[in-house]
Amino acid sequence: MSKGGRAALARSRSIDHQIDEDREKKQKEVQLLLLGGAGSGKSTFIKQLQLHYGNGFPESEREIFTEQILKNVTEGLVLILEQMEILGIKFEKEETEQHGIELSGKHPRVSMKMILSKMAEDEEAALKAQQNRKNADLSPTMAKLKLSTPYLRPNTEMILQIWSDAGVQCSYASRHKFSPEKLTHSEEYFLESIDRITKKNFVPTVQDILYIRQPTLGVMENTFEIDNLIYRVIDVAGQKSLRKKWIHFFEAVTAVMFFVPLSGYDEVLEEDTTMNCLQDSLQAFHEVSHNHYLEKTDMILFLNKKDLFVQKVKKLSIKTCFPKYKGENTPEACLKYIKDQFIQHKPGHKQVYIHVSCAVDVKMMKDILSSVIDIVVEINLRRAGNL
Ligand SMILES: Nc1nc2c(ncn2[C@@H]2O[C@H](COP(=O)(O)OP(=O)(O)OP(=O)(O)O)[C@@H](O)[C@H]2O)c(=O)[nH]1
Ligand SMILES: [Mg+2]
Repeated sequence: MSKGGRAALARSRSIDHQIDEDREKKQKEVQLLLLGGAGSGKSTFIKQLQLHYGNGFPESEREIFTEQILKNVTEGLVLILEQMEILGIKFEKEETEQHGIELSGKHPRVSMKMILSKMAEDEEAALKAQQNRKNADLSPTMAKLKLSTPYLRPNTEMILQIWSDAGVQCSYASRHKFSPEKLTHSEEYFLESIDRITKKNFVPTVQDILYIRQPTLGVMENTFEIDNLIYRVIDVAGQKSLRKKWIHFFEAVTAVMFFVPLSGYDEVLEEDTTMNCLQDSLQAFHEVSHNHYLEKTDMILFLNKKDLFVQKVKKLSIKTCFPKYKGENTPEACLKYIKDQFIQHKPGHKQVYIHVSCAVDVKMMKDILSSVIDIVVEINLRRAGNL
């Protein structure tokens, strides 16, 4: 063989070697991107991964969640106090009114609008500092963005006294009349567990941890190793104004997991009260599934919050969201219709796997996660084969 021929052969072997290495690397690592509107269940899904495939939530490490739980309780209580005034409900005891004023003064409800405007300021400053960096460097910067409001532990004695006031209980019983803001299901869960939560030696249960509501504001990346495969799972913020950041993660993604809050069919977005939650999900799903960067990326769709959806459908038709719906008012019929709506919004060629889920249900999620992992492994093998 001539000298030139040998060099060409060596070059070709080196390219083959590089391809093998790339394929091997790709086969060993997958990147999952969690998308969906605010409160649709993305971060709760990560907690389930942590529970079933991470180190779980050992009791010794659960205390850090107490702060978030007390925050959810206080936020719920302050809303009840605010609405009490609007609904003209009187306190049973005069001293409770004073406690209420103190609690609301020390722990005002921070609206999403305020959080977002503070974030926009922080982000502008961070981006300015990063002006000369490449796009790829943006994600760690965003992950570091944090609100700098210090946490103040609420007085649990005071919380208990307020909660036990007959007037406050009357306001809580009238919570379906609250407007414009409503108590979240999680706030109700924690308020009803208030005696347990305010005990000195309280340790959050796994169920408590799953019920915590803490909006994601930046980008969180979690890594899990399952059956020798590394899963990099990226959890982003679902608020409308923060969705423009989603695209930064589209390129390297193995599969997109898209979360939909089924029970949002009669709700509006917190950040845009003219927009129905489920319609917004459909629109966002349409945009993501048609995005050209994701043309060849499979999607796993989670029609989540099934528990709340089933309860709601019994009382309220999905016609609030889909005026053309003529089917029966049963969870099964309504679910089928909603599923079809999503299928109609995806490009014909795209593979979309669908799961109807309840992200706070440990047992259900164990089975769902296991089948999701099977799907991801299959997608990964297919993609690696196409390198
Ligand atoms: N009942 C019920 N609650 C759920 C379910 N999934 C999530 N939640 C609760 O809904 C709230 C919001 O869930 P998150 O996982 O924080 O939502 P997210 O998609 O991460 O929201 P952002 O970070 O704002 O984008 C939390 O309090 C969860 O406990 C579900 O299937 N059923
Ligand atoms: Mg989140």
